[in-house]
Formats: sequence, structure tokens, C-alpha cells
Amino acid sequence: MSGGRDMGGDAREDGAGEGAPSAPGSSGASGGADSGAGVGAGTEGAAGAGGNGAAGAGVAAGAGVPAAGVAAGPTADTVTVEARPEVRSLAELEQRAAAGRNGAVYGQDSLITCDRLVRIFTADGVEVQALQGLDLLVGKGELMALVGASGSGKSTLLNILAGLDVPTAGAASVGGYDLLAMDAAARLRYRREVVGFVWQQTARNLLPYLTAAQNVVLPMQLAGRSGLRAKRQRSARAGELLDMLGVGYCRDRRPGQMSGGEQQRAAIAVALANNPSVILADEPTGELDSATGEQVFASFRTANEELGTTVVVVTHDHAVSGAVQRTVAIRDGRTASEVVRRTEVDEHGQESVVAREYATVDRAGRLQIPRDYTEALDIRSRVLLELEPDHIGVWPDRPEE
Ligand SMILES: Nc1ncnc2c1ncn2[C@@H]1O[C@H](COP(=O)(O)OP(=O)(O)OP(=O)(O)O)[C@@H](O)[C@H]1O
Repeated sequence: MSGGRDMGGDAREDGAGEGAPSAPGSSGASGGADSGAGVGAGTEGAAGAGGNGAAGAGVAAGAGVPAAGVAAGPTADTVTVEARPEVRSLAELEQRAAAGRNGAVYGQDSLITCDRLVRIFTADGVEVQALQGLDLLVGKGELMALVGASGSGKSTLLNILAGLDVPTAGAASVGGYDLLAMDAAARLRYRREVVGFVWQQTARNLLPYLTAAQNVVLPMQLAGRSGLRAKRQRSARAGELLDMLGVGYCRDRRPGQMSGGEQQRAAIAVALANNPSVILADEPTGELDSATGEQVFASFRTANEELGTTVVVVTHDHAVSGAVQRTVAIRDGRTASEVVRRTEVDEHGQESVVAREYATVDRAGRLQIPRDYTEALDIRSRVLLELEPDHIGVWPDRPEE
């Protein structure tokens, strides 16, 4: 992981600045002791910064062409800070356009790519913009969470990724499937073979008149071949999946004979039945007590670690959002910030998990400054930007003293 905006050593697990305000500038990551809301882009991600004479020039955002541009790199996690050079000639313009065309395609190495995704609902003549140009990349094998306030667009996004809903505009792909261009047959294949889904309501995940094993076999039957050998293989796979998730003893029980946690773990086995690339889960621990929720989350982790399945969980559960490698916060239909956790080993060999919060820079170069930061420094409509060799300073727009 390179670049990104280190918003403080202690990440706020609720993400998106939606939790309790934290003191801005406490990270010590920005330049200058009196820098206020200085934004310290990590030095790794600042390649190319300060490459021309524009560095260090104070610029009032919104007042003409800024001298310093912040542009998203090839992935949402890679932030390239570049000074915007003056255009000198037509030849240079052409050269830059060609470089753009030949550059890395956004999300080309990701399993899930959402590019400026828009979803507008119309109800009773009123338009609701549930997704407002959302960018998101998820790598193969990731275990990540989506968080955000109620109504921020999480379920809308998950339904699109599940192939249950179609975006109004933008682009979205999962495992090479273009979610806007699939015909009915491709959509069915996608939902059977590429994604698995776990809902919050336990009753929605399992058919009540089938045993746990029969529930796991069902998607394989729908997708698979007939014949005795295939039947035995399906049954064996159902048993293996239930065993792997710690609910093998429930294989002959119907949902009504299982606890909520057991049902959710069996539901994960159902979602895994056809060996999907990704499992999407919407509040899978929402109806469970914390101890049971932890067991269910452990099953997602097992699926991720043992089978390499990518897992995307929408959650309000802090135990879940705090335990994944990456937590992306959605605010007002856009990705706003993310917390990335890494295990670091100190000089005594002691391991600890270090969480850092990053602000998202979207494809147009827009950066959302968390509300508690802007409020703390009374930042309103504009800020001063200063491009330094290894970071960008963001300054409140105060009248000259
Ligand atoms: N089918 C629909 N018709 C009209 N508006 C909708 C529809 N589905 C969602 N919305 C609206 O879109 C916005 C985003 O809703 P969404 O369910 O995605 O939010 P959410 O972040 O999942 O919220 P929660 O955490 O409460 O589940 C909300 O304003 C919601 O009212």
C-alpha cells in the first residue's frame, strides 16, 4: 500500500468521520507545527510531487486554476500528487492525451471495480440519488467491510454487486462481468457462479423445509450436472463446507432446529456452494448477540483464508468492521474514507495491528475532508493548498492579519 492520506495514527473505527470527533492534526503527519489542517500525503505515494516550480505556491481552491492538483492514481489506494504543469504547446497536449490513453486502466487488477457509479431511485415522483459517483476497488482475496450511516447507499451498492439491481450510470464489474451490460442469461450465471450472498435476516438465507446440507446442495443442483456421481460429490461438498465452518453437526437439521448463529454459518456454506469469487453479506451479524456474531465473522474469515474467497461485508457491527483488513466508509453515496489494518512486528518480535485512516481521493481528484476536521478549524467553502515535496498542506482560508 502506498500513498494515501494518513489522518492520524489512531484510526477511528467508525470511519468517515461519522463517529466522535477526533483532534485533527494529532497525527503529526503534516508539515509545520502550526499547519492546522495540514494534509500529509504519505511520502511513498507522493512520487512526482514537487516536480516543477509550482511546489509551495499557496492556492485558493475554487479561485481560478489551482497550481496544485491531486489526482487519483491507478487504484483508489494509490494517491499520486502531482503539480499541474503549464501547457505549452499543442504537441505537449497531444503527448499528454496519448499518455492518458496508454495508461493503466482503472481497476484492471481488481476483482471488483466501481467507477463513478450512480443509482437514482424515483419514488412518488421524487428522485433519490442513492449512489452519487461512487468509486471502489476490491482486490482478489480481500476481506473488507463497508460502513456508513443509515441511508448512505451501502445496501444499494451491495444489491448492484449482487446482480440484483442495475446502476443508472457509471461502470461496475466483478470478476470480469460487466454489471451494466449482462443479458438475462449472463446475469443468472453471474448470480449462481460468481457471487454468493448472505442476508441479515436468517430466514431469508435458508429454505425452512430443507436441512442445512440440502440447503447447501441446492445451488449446486441448480448450477450443475445431473447423475449419481455428481449427486455424491454435491453431498460430500456440502458436508465439507459445513464442517469447515464449524456446523457439520447441523447437516441434518432444518433451520428451525438451529440457532441464529448456526443458521448464518450454514448460510455462508450455501453462499460458498458453487465456489464463488466473492461473498457479499449485508449485516450478517445484525440479528445476533456479540459472541454469536464473532463466531459468524470467524466463518467469513475461514472462507477467506481457506478458500481464498473475497468477502465484502456491510456492517454496523464494530467487532466486524474493526477486525477486517480494510474498512471503507460510504458517505452520501460516495466512498469517503477507509481504514487499513496491518500487522507490524517491532524490534522485539512483538506483533501488533496498526490501523490507519485514509481519505479517499476519487477519480476526479476530489477529496472529502472529514466533518470533524473542517469543524475544528472552521473550514467552510474553500481552503488554501500548498504542495510540498512529500505532502500537501490544506489551510483554512482566513483573512490576512
Ligand atoms: N427501492 C428504492 N426506492 C426508492 N429509494 C430507495 C430505494 N432503495 C434505497 N432507496 C434510498 O436510497 C438511499 C440509500 O439507501 P440504502 O438502503 O442503500 O442505504 P444504507 O446505507 O444501506 O442504509 P441502512 O444502513 O439503513 O440499511 C436512501 O435514501 C433510501 O431511502
